[in-house]
Amino acid sequence: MKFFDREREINEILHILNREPDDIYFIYGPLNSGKTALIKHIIENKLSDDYKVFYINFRTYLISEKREFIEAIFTTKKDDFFEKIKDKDEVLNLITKGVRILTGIPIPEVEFDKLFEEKINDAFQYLNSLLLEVKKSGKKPILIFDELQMIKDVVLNTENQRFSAFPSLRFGNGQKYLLKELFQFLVSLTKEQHLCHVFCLSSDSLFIEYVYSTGELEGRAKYLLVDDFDKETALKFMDFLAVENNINLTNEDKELIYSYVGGKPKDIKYVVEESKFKDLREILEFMLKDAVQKLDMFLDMLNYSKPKVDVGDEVIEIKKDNVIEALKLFKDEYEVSKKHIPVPVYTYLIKRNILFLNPIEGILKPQSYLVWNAIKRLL
Ligand SMILES: Nc1ncnc2c1ncn2[C@@H]1O[C@H](COP(=O)(O)OP(=O)(O)OP(=O)(O)O)[C@@H](O)[C@H]1O
Repeated sequence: MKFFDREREINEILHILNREPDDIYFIYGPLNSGKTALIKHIIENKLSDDYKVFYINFRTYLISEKREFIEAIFTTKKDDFFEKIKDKDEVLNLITKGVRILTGIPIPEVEFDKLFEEKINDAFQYLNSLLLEVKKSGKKPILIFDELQMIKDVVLNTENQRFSAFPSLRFGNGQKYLLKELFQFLVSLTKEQHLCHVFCLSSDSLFIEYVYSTGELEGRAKYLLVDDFDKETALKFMDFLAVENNINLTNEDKELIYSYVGGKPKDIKYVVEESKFKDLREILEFMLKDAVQKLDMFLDMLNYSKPKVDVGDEVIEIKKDNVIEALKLFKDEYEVSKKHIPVPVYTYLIKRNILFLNPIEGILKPQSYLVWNAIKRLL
């Protein structure tokens, strides 16, 4: 995949990497806006060998307990195969020499097995000492967690037990959330030891809202939005893809594409690539019909199901009328202040991937232009 633009975001992240680590950075944005593509582009193409990157993507794992978290973090892969590591020398070799990007934290096999019995802090302690070794070797470590929200419900000392306490992540009966322990560790890596750059990526805006409003990260975390492209950039992206795919797009074509899918990179790419073989208007109408059908089905289901949402300490039932009332606000506006929609209703619409919340601005918008167009057609 050839990467397009994002100059401002790239410069900002490179600027952060040039400074001493001090904050945890949360990279957030709507679904498929290009967060992973951006961070991968930077670590693969924009960094010198002075950096050592540990990139961990939780998306590929189903994490419901500590054991799975440890597996996700400490499993290193080479050419897509799981790698077995013999001893400490091999680990040292990997982290001080070897490739710039590791997709996991290397650990000798025997020590890996021990981690399952030990406390989670021992795993963090191991990671800490490994990062110190990286720094000692003259390299700057970077830790990246992609789709971090995947661990939000994991409870530490009561294995196999899951709670739907999110977004409040309440403590009770001596339970400890893995996420809280991880945050403490990440604060120590950044604010306290200035040892390692930390980036956490997520498209779950309720998760980002939780992180943003939780006291323990106050003054210790910063937020970078990777949004869908604005109109001018989206049109340029279409030109870029047209060249890549060796096709011709007129200004009218580009305007038409934008009117259906807006600035969502994934959708634009799909449309341009498909237009090599199919009629442009047909592709776009098909995509919109699909979005309309999904929204229609979702609304129909509300006649039968009685969805409930956890808000603070209360469980609230969501009513179809309130959902429709909320969605109708988007008929004339792409963005609406979250103040205009009751918290349980917008929470539910975000969970169902219909709305996206920018918690820093307090703004709600449809997850995509397609969803927006579907709202306008249906309601
Ligand atoms: N700057 C870009 N240049 C070229 N293609 C891009 C760019 N940004 C995104 N894309 C395309 O859009 C697709 C979706 O991007 P990506 O998976 O990075 O989104 P994301 O925001 O990480 O998604 P998720 O919401 O699932 O976390 C990519 O696979 C790529 O094809």
